[in-house]
Amino acid sequence: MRIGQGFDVHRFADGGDGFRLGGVPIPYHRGLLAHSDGDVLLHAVTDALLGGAGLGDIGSHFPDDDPQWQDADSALLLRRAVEQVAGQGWSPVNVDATVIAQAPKLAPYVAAMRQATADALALPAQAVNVKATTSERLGFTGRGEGIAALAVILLEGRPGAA
Ligand SMILES: Nc1ccn([C@@H]2O[C@H](COP(=O)(O)O)[C@@H](O)[C@H]2O)c(=O)n1
Ligand SMILES: C[C@@]1(CO)OP(=O)(O)OP(=O)(O)OC[C@H]1O
Repeated sequence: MRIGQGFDVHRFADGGDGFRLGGVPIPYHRGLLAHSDGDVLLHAVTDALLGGAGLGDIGSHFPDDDPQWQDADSALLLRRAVEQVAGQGWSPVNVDATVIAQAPKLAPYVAAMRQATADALALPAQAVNVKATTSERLGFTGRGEGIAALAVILLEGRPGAA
């Protein structure tokens, strides 16, 4: 068994019509700035997955100066990371993730985020838990400057077994 953890932040744009989180479109009056689709939750999960397998981080696999990943679907990046981790003999068991956002209210989207994140990991939805919290108006998330996400993942398998 191995454990991995991931953390990511993306800054809000001045305008826009929403953003993606956990593979789900979230309507809002602002988007998130990023090279890819800016899915901060899937980026944290991808980093946790790669970290648990000892495979570095999302930026080393999908550089943010590579036009190939411009506006990329982060679910695709996560699926690619699952393949790379499987190549080392590891597969995900469960994920627990927290999104830190003062707004918008995310509770209505949590079930869909769970399902979409689980789909990208080839796991049942019950193996993925997504939580949302504000930071009580403190710090950059509390001021509404951006969104942060944290994730931990458990991996099972044997290194070099695949
Ligand atoms: N963007 C968010 C933040 C929080 N929630 C939900 O509200 C609950 C209370 O949040 P606190 O930060 O006051 O602890 C939290 O447990 C979430 O269920 C949300 O939906 N969207
Ligand atoms: C996903 C990648 C690649 O498009 O870009 P961003 O969307 O900017 O995301 P970030 O979490 O800053 O870094 C990983 C990048 O390599």
